[in-house]
Amino acid sequence: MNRRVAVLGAGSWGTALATVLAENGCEVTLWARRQAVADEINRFRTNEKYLPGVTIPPRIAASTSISDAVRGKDLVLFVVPSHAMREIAAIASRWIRADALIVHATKGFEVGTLKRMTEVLKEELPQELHPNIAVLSGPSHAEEVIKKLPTTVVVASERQKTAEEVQAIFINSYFRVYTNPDVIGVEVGGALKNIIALAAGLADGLGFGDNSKAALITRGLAEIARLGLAMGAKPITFVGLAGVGDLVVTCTSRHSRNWRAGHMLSQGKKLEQVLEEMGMVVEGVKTTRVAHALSRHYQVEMPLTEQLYAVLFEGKDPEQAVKDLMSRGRTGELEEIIQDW
Ligand SMILES: NC(=O)C1=CN([C@@H]2O[C@H](COP(=O)(O)OP(=O)(O)OC[C@H]3O[C@@H](n4cnc5c(N)ncnc54)[C@H](O)[C@@H]3O)[C@@H](O)[C@H]2O)C=CC1
Ligand SMILES: O=C(CO)COP(=O)(O)O
Repeated sequence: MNRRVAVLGAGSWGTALATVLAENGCEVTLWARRQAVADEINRFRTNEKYLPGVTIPPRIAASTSISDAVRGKDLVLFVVPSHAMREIAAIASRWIRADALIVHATKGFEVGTLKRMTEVLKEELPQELHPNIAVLSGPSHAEEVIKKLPTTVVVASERQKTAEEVQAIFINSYFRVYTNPDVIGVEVGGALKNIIALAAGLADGLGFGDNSKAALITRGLAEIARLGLAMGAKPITFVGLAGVGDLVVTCTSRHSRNWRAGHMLSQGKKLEQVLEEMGMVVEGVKTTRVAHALSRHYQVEMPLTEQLYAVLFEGKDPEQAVKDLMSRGRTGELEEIIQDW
């Protein structure tokens, strides 16, 4: 195919997606924030901090220059943490080709503005690029994608042609890409599942069982869908890869940073210590803040988010949070959706 691609963000996910693209025949420039990471990739073909034990293909060249990375490229993929998206998009915007495809694979919202990542991208990129924007999401741990273990993801864009073009560039025999028109649903599902994954790690660490895990996943999905609906998402998206799919993988996988962070919290460690020890992005912490604010803004009940917020930021005992969740007033399971009873 021989497309020229820029991948902005040389963490685990950026490196894994750059590898998929390189194996699909793309010439990839991988932007790393730190010179040492770029040098390691170019000299030794490794990225030990973020994706240990992996050999990075020769078609990937690392650079610390955003302008060199994006200039003239057919596709620009943003895989920076959510807190860095606006800054990196603003810089990249000066050099991105006017007809380039723009994809992001970041799972989070912007703290403060409560905006989704495509909203941030639209604010930072010129109008003519807006129809070319897409989000790639779904159950996909970098550690498994890099081993070519069968993985399914979804790409959503407001314009069908954009989603299909992105699908064609990323899809291969182990990385199956589906299209979806619901950008809001895909972004909300991808971001909010991290809150539930943190709670699942906490629950597992505290010795709660499989019933509790299933309850977290299912009731987590209910509150994700409730907020998503209020924000304009299509409900059916949440039974797809960006909803159920990603919830299942992050709540059950030891690869999940969010699950691991929750598990460490269950051992009595303080949040700051957990984040320090992780040394990698744990999007669920900031997303809990944002979702807590969004639930108030849209007046949507989000009991799991509410309790996790209290545990993370108000020092609430997690065992008490579980007791409070279980002793809430009686409600119907799907009363917002099934109304004709
Ligand atoms: N790791 C995975 O398997 C998956 C991750 N994601 C999402 O991808 C995004 C990136 O995550 P990972 O690659 O896992 O993170 P990571 O922790 O492996 O790497 C983070 C990268 O972001 C860079 N970075 C940190 N702060 C920055 C800043 N202020 N400006 C620019 N760059 C900065 C770091 O240098 C590093 O290269 C997150 O939103 C995550 O939720 C999505 C799907 C899978
Ligand atoms: O989104 C992911 C897998 O789909 C990665 O999850 P973590 O950020 O919890 O590792």
